[in-house]
Amino acid sequence: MTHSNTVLRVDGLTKQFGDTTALSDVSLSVGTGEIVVLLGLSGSGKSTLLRHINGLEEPTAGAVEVLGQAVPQLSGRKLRELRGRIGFIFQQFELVGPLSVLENVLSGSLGTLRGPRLGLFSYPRDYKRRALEKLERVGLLDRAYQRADTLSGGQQQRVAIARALMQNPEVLLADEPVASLDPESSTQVMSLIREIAADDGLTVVCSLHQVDLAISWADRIVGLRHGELVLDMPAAGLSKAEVMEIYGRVATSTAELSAVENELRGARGLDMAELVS
Ligand SMILES: Nc1ncnc2c1ncn2[C@@H]1O[C@H](COP(=O)(O)OP(=O)(O)OP(=O)(O)O)[C@@H](O)[C@H]1O
Repeated sequence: MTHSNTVLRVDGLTKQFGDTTALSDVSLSVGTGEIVVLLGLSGSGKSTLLRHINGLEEPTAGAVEVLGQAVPQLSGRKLRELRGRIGFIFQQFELVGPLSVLENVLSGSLGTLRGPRLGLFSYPRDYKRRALEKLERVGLLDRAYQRADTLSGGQQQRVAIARALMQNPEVLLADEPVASLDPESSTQVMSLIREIAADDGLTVVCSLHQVDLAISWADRIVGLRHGELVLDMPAAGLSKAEVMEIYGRVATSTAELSAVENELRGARGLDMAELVS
């Protein structure tokens, strides 16, 4: 699918790590403001795809274009500038635990400031004001001066979101942002990302492995399996059974089938045998 307002385009992307094919001929185009979930079992290539989008990996073959720029061709200042327009949220939050929440948020602006910063006093006043605004936006203004590692997992992820927002990103990438959180915090964090994306017109590409969450949250679901794109559909109207049917059809190993089966168990009580027969 190509959009007139394409923000990112991946064409024939292949990534080989030694003998492992992490991505195989993946093509994808995402338009402004789209909320896309990369869905796939562990090892399907989700992180590798996200890492190509902000230039952390070099393709073995194929093209990656983000905000009109060919990412693999960029280096130095031009790559840093592009990364400044792309926020990244990680599964493990990646905060500096002993530092205050506010300093962690401020560190999101380091790309636009010269020289290292040590302590709150080293940041310009307007940066601090903006960081406090971002914290208010994620509902954690009252935690600004607390050590980051004293917060709950869900709160830490909200701090990481505020830190990403300091860049005023146009694209937000999130790699399994709720994989370490309990269901209630997961819902809060995912709702917050959607709300912010809608307010700011952000384009979001987020990897998840939970099918239910992906369907209820995304505009569009892109399914990866063993590095291959096996599904690319609007999330509206898509049922878990349909998604799992696609995975079931392509699942080859017993381990993979049982991972698919585990996903299904509990949610709708579906029987895997029904899906793959
Ligand atoms: N730096 C690397 N060196 C070697 N192999 C790698 C490297 N990065 C990823 N891989 C391999 O590429 C494949 C895809 O990994 P990737 O991390 O992209 O999957 P994923 O879908 O994000 O999985 P998970 O949800 O477990 O993080 C896996 O087989 C993985 O072991």
